[in-house]
Amino acid sequence: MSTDFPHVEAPDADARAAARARQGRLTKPAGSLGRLEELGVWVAACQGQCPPVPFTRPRVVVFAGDHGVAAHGVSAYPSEVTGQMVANFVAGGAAVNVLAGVAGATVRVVDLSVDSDGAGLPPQVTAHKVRRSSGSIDREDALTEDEARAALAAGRAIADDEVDSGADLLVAGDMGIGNTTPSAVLVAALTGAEPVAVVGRGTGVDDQGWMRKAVAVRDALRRARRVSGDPLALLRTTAGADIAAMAGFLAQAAVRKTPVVLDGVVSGAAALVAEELAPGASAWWVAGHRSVEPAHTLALEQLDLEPLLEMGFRLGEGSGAVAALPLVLMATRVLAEMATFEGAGVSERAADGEQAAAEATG
Ligand SMILES: Cc1cc2ncn([C@H]3O[C@H](COP(=O)(O)O)[C@@H](O)[C@H]3O)c2cc1C
Ligand SMILES: O=C(O)c1cccnc1
Repeated sequence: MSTDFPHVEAPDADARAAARARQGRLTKPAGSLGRLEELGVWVAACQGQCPPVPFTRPRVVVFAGDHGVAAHGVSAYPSEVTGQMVANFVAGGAAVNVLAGVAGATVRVVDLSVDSDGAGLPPQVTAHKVRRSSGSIDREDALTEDEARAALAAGRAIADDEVDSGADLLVAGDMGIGNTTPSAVLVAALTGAEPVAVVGRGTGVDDQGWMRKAVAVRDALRRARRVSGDPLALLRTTAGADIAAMAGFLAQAAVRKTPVVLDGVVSGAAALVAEELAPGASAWWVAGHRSVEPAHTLALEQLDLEPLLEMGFRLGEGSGAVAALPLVLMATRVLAEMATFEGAGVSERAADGEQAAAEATG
């Protein structure tokens, strides 16, 4: 099944080299800001300029959808929470709204497949709705082929819309009771891991819930493995409209050369699929945090991404990515605003030998 993503260009190598060199000229011992330095270099490469310019419009898009598999006891919470939380995002009361407010980002929520009629929601929230809930992936396909294509296209259109409206840094968040189950299946299908290695406790299922989830993941994975070489078929069989849209969004952000901070296991699973859809896209992503969910670590390893934070988050919504956002903003401004040794008249590192000579003479 063709999905025709255009070629993803790599972030700019010249800007990357210039940023590395500039880090060495700023008024600090070389390498002393640790990973913040490499993060700033990545930003410069993504922006194609050194020094990079501070971000002006970081944007979080929360992809909401229900999952039929939630009816089989794989979550600690009932499906109706998804729609209730969509209203909460719109009202500004969810965790990610508060975190984004602190980090200087704005939040948009999009209903791809919430099991509600969307009554009372602003029309832009439901404009991309594909269906009500997705199929129960342990026994049926999540989506039809047309729905999978529509969801993927919706994610791409949302990324285009955000970039065209001035977003210069993107975060993909998730809201959907049961969504850690398809996420675990996608990660297992694309990394070769066994069900027990990918099943976590999500919202906090007890041991019996964990067993039910492991059985659902095992059954869904049997169907996923048959199509694991075909990313669109994988989204159709064992993802859902919300995750399919997120995959399209992450791939299109890379096509549009816009950096992304990834969140937890749901965005990690969508990212694995997006990298299959648009090879090279992962160069435009940084991992905000490491979620408690075991499948997330497997996804990050496969994507070769080292998370910035490890805070024990297991929420989703984009919360872990937004928590890491201040580090990305700081890394950018360090490169943009710190003085150089030359500019500030600060003496540089002594040449090798001079140090020893200075010590010897006291
Ligand atoms: C009130 C509430 C707010 C949330 N915000 C994100 N999630 C997260 O938890 C769910 C995934 O976990 P599981 O697969 O165990 O259902 C998703 O809705 C995810 O976005 C929430 C869950 C709840 C209950
Ligand atoms: O890792 C995540 O993003 C996550 C974990 C638990 C529940 N919802 C999301």
